[in-house]
Amino acid sequence: MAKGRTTMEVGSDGVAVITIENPPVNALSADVLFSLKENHEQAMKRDDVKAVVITGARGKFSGGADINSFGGGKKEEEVGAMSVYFVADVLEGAKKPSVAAIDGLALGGGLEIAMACNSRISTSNVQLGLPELQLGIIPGLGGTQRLPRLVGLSKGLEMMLTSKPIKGEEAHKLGLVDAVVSPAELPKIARQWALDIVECRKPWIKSLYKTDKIEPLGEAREILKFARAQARKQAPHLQHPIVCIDVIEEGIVSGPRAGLWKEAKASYDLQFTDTSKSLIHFFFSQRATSKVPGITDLGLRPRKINSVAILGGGLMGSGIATALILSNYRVILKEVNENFLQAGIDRIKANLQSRVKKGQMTQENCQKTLTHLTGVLDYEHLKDVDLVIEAVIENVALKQQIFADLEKYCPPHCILSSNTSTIDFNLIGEKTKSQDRIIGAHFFSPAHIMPLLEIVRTEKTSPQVVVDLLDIGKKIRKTPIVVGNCTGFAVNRMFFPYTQSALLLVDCGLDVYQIDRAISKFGMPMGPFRLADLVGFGVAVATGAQYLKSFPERCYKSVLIPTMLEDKRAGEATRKGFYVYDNKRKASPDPEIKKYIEKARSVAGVTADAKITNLTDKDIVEMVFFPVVNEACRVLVEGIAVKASDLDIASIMGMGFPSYRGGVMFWADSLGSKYIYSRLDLWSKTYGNFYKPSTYLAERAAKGASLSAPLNQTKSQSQSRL
Ligand SMILES: C[C@H](O)CC(=O)SCCNC(=O)CCNC(=O)[C@H](O)C(C)(C)COP(=O)(O)OP(=O)(O)OC[C@H]1O[C@@H](n2cnc3c(N)ncnc32)[C@H](O)[C@@H]1OP(=O)(O)O
Repeated sequence: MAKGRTTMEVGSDGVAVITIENPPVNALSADVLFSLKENHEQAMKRDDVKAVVITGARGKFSGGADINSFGGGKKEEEVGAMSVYFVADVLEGAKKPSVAAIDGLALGGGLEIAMACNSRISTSNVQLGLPELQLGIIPGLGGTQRLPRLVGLSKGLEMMLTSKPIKGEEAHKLGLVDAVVSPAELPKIARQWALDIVECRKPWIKSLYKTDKIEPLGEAREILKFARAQARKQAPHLQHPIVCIDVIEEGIVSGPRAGLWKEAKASYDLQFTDTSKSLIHFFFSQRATSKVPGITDLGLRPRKINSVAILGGGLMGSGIATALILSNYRVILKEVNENFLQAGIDRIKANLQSRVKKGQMTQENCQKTLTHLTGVLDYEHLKDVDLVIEAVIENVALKQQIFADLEKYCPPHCILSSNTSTIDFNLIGEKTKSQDRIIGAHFFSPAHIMPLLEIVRTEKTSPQVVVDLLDIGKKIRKTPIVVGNCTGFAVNRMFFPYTQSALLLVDCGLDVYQIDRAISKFGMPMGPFRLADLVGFGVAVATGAQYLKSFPERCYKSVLIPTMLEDKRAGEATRKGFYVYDNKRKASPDPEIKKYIEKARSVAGVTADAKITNLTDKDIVEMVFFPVVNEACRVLVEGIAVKASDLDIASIMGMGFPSYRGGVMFWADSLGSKYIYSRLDLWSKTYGNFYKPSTYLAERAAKGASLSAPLNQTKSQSQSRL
């Protein structure tokens, strides 16, 4: 069956309207492109057609090439045929003009087709962009050549390198679209525009050959040089941003046609890279998190949530409140006294002001957003709320009392959630009869910025409540993952061994800063010790204690952090942790930490292991991350995570694992379960149970099976490669 098509209707005015139809986002599958080519050919042949309008069905122009089809299909000799022979020669070079009528979105290949039309008319609330780089590839239908020629080199580079789309008005100012009109007027105005081109009342432009927006060669080279330096600094591990800049340069130096050919070849080759495969896995995994078997397949519709109460205006509560009011939810912030309440409201105001400062919102909008917030001191005000998110300190008795009170004061349909990162939900709800509406809403700090939301269900949480929370997560622009109830849920379960393995390596003789450097080089935003400083040692000790209580058999008990705490070194907040911090919070290594390390080693009774000081960066990465993989396997087999790709998302969005490695499980599978098992097994013999491979990992390794394959599918890796 064909995957998408285009339709063509010819009006009595002589305009052929070609509509892209491939729900949900009108992706440009091979079938769509073939059909577009055929219909365009027809339009060129027909005497009753004077001009063409290209548009998309159901208010969306096109979301770009069909990402499902990457990495296959095309033969090498066909590379460039679509871009050069169809898009440039046939569509842009046609004897009859074409106009793109753009509503909703024109992304990637969608915008590239639109840029090859002789004019573009869009609506205001449209997304226009070339986000290919976020998939590890570069534009492949002429985007690297046409975008800079329409909007200028600097802006074109910015749009491609950041993958960020722009809206109609900005696109109009930049020259990417020629007019911005209402959705209702779009078809009529686009038709008339096309006829005006025929009648020479509007210019007939081929954007590939525009030169007015491109700087003279010397200046252009300087801009490209700067862009290269920036790209190397921001993403030192990634090659494709540099390839994109090289391709743009080719067009400027040797002419746009040479640029098209270089682009076609590079975009074809990049599809097969590990980076692209990982980023595409990330793209689909992110969308798959909201598909939860046994929950989202029951036909339940999310209920409308009008008003949300947040209990506690501390760092987490105020961040959560900020995220909610930013998405226009009515929020009631409850605190225990006037001082705490005012402090909470001030934090929320500061969060919004920081957006104003960064130019992400206007002062007027900030004031309007604050009108969604009300501060209260007692439960009486919670009688109409649809959702409560408790974000008070981690104290079981206090939370039990709060939930009992909530049951009394809130309406019976109200969802009762907690932002706890460790406490068992069955315990929290023990004093209520409302277990079916109790759920975890675990945000990550800062809650208004971090993109992940862990939704924690117990065996008693009703599917409706999970569906409601998934919907809220999406509305506040978080990626929600649904997890089971246990100490640390998914993200913190994976974080514990990450920190612990780093501490074990230091106890055994490895340098703190060498570990941080190796882990940063691997692609984490910072190493485990810099992170411990940022989070604060108090939190590290408290969560470590929880982990020790729940999983004593596989805990590595280092006393390094408690030893430093005794000396009031508690991390960045005290300006001293593993690093020392200056007035601008710049971190520098501190030779003094040696004395704490020696003390911790003597308490632990370990002596530095000579072998360990010879570890390479690769060894360090493996010794830090394989225990994370091991724990992720346990989280999966215990049913805490629904599927392995959810753990990939949890690791990328909750831990900062590099997205271009696809997430912790995807990365592990790229190395193979056998290899990971053999390394852990070996280390467990020297360093103890902390490294002991889990049963799941051992089983998968014995079968040579991938770790991510669903639990009932354990075909061996060698078999599946056949
Ligand atoms: C040759 C060219 O240069 C190469 C290219 O064009 S590469 C592709 C460039 N385009 C992109 O990167 C756009 C990717 N898509 C997106 O950013 C977003 O999906 C969007 C802004 C289009 C829509 O967002 P939103 O409304 O939130 O819906 P979202 O849930 O993301 O997507 C809806 C569905 O469309 C699918 N989809 C979106 N874009 C797709 C694409 N380009 N190809 C295939 N499927 C796509 C999603 O996987 C999802 O499927 P599902 O319902 O089965 O999970």
